[in-house]
Amino acid sequence: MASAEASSIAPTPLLKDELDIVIPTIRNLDFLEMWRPFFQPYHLIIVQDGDPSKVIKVPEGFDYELYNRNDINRILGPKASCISFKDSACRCFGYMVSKKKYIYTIDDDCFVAKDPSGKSINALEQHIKNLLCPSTPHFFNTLYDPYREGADFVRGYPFSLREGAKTAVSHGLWLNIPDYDAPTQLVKPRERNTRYVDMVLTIPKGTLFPMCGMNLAFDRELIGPAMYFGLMGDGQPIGRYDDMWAGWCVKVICDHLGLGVKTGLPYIWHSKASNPFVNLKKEYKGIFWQEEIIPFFQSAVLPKECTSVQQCYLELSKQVKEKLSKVDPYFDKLADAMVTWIDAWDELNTEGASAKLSNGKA
Ligand SMILES: O=c1ccn([C@@H]2O[C@H](COP(=O)(O)OP(=O)(O)O[C@H]3O[C@@H](CO)[C@H](O)[C@H]3O)[C@@H](O)[C@H]2O)c(=O)[nH]1
Ligand SMILES: [Mn+2]
Repeated sequence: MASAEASSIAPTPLLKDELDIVIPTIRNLDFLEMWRPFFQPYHLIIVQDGDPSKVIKVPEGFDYELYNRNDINRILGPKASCISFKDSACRCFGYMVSKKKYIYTIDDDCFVAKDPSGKSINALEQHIKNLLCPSTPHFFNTLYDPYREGADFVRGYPFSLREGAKTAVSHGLWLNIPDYDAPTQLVKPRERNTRYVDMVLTIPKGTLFPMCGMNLAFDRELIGPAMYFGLMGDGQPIGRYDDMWAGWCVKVICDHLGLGVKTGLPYIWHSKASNPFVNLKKEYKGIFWQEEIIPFFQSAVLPKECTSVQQCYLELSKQVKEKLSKVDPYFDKLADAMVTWIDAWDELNTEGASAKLSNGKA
């Protein structure tokens, strides 16, 4: 009896009480129906962007907290100035208010994809596996992920490095609508990503990458304070560089602290192509600024005295102010916002800070 009973008890989902799912939305949350089998056991943090008087309906049966702009302003006061408005960058407020060790963030136009065998992909489960398993940023393994079933370290891989590094970030990909910039979208409006590559790769130390916030998970305790998605959207000269900015800061800090960043599986199905002309307007300045931003991050050096993410991040903000303000006064403002972000993060994440977090929970 016991064995039959035991087999009928569903296994507890991995990290059920240690992971929050953060969703930025200016639309609706109907997409959650498709994710219900995978997401329902987890707590959701919904960051409602745009008009706070609009009522966002959360499908029945989900455990959630919801924050709109009024909540953000009430909770952060003047520090709310660092949280973008009318841009998906607002999602980082969800990272700040979470109390969990792990975060998964997904856009509301991303759906469950199928692998080549036709099986639905539990993207969350794959991200958790990626995060719980070490990375190999210090020496490239030519059989890719050595910790994966059926693979290992190849000959010549130093045994002293086989323990790997802690994984801070798991960057997932997208079938159907790829995360192209506006110029690429304009010249290839019908291009769809149909390629499912069965791989998880650690991004080598010293290499930057374009981090997309659409299907992203990270260890909040290892790297959370660096996951600031910048000043974007309303009132800002740039948009759609929120996740990119965060990814460049995160990678420099992960390299400095010896943490790993992985990209590859899992895939989600990205359904909506945002308007390329609107995107071009948002991205326009970023497309030429990044030719100066990338060399800045490639040459950024953090002092060995910087041993915490906050210290690294504040040092980076100082260097942004010193070296990028000449590109545009925006970076002076962004550097200040980076400091405000850390102040707000530390204020909300010290003992007894949760009192301020009464929210729109159902
Ligand atoms: O003003 C806004 C616009 C959107 N959102 C929410 O953010 C995500 C992404 O929105 P959308 O799918 O319209 O945009 P994409 O171009 O596909 O997004 C990708 O580009 C990056 C732009 O920064 C973004 O990180 C990628 O995901 C949805 O959930 C919208 O509801 C918003 O909150 N406010
Ligand atoms: Mn989208």
